[in-house]
Amino acid sequence: MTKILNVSGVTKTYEGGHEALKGVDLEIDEGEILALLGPNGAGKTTLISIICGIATATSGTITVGGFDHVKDYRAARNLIGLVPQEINLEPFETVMNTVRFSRGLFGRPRDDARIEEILKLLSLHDKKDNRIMTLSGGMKRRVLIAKALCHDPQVLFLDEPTAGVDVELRKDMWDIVAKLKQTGVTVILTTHYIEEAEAMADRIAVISKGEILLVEDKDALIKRLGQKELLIELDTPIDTVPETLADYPLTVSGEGGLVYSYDAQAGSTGITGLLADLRDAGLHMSDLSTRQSSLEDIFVDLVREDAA
Ligand SMILES: Nc1ncnc2c1ncn2[C@@H]1O[C@H](COP(=O)(O)OP(=O)(O)OP(=O)(O)O)[C@@H](O)[C@H]1O
Repeated sequence: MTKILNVSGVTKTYEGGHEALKGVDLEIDEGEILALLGPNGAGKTTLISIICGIATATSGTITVGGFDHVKDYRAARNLIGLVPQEINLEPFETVMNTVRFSRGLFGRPRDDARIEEILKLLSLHDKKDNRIMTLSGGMKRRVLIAKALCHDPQVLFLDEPTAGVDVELRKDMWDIVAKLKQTGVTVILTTHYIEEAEAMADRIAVISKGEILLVEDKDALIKRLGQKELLIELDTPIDTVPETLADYPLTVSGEGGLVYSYDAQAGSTGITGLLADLRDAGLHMSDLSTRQSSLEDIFVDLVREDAA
């Protein structure tokens, strides 16, 4: 698949010495949706700002659609749309004028028909003559997206698209991103909502303290999500797994019970056989419970390990 964006060895040290990015490598396929997931201060906004030419990298290279983002700045920047975190709109201006102005800033000729198409895609068309100040928070966010799309970029960056918005608006945003994908736009969104990454992304990149810890296909992560543990408490605690149960993926828990790991999505979990073999081994259960590792657990573990 064609790579629309290549980030290679990008570092950023702010004045004062803070190393916000420590050698980031990232390749983005054309048409995919990548969620850049990371805790506060991980470097998400810094990375996006550098790719979009708002901040400069200390070292490293970036190409957008094959254009170097420094040497061929204009060509690279033309391929990018950025939806910032903050709502920075002129309250007295109409929706149409706001978007028209942004298109002009990219040196694109006036094309109201194209803008109207974008407004329709974002369910904003009936508001085109409304002043910004009359719009709800969710509509203002959509205007920001319209502004970012008005020069027909191939890559759209959404920086924390749903920070501080309610659940309904968040779902709205997810629908919009799905629609954008259908139009062939590559979307890179930053978020610290794990469920958001889960809902929207094809791939998930986890960033912490300026380093990419993982870039993985979402479905592969969901498979990991399928890993479950069965916790078996025993009447009489044990120290080691009995020989007769050695073929099962079992460990002894801190309380002297057993922990059985299995794939919840597999056709057969093996639990029925295990329970029969436990009885044959003379072990008596006092309680059973299950635990599922979530994407959140994976994320928290990754970030914790990184902090260690
Ligand atoms: N202009 C600046 N000067 C010095 N340090 C900065 C500057 N901008 C950001 N930083 C620091 O760089 C680190 C990364 O910040 P960044 O805003 O990229 O993180 P983030 O992942 O986007 O976090 P958030 O989710 O809070 O927006 C933080 O420690 C931040 O304090």
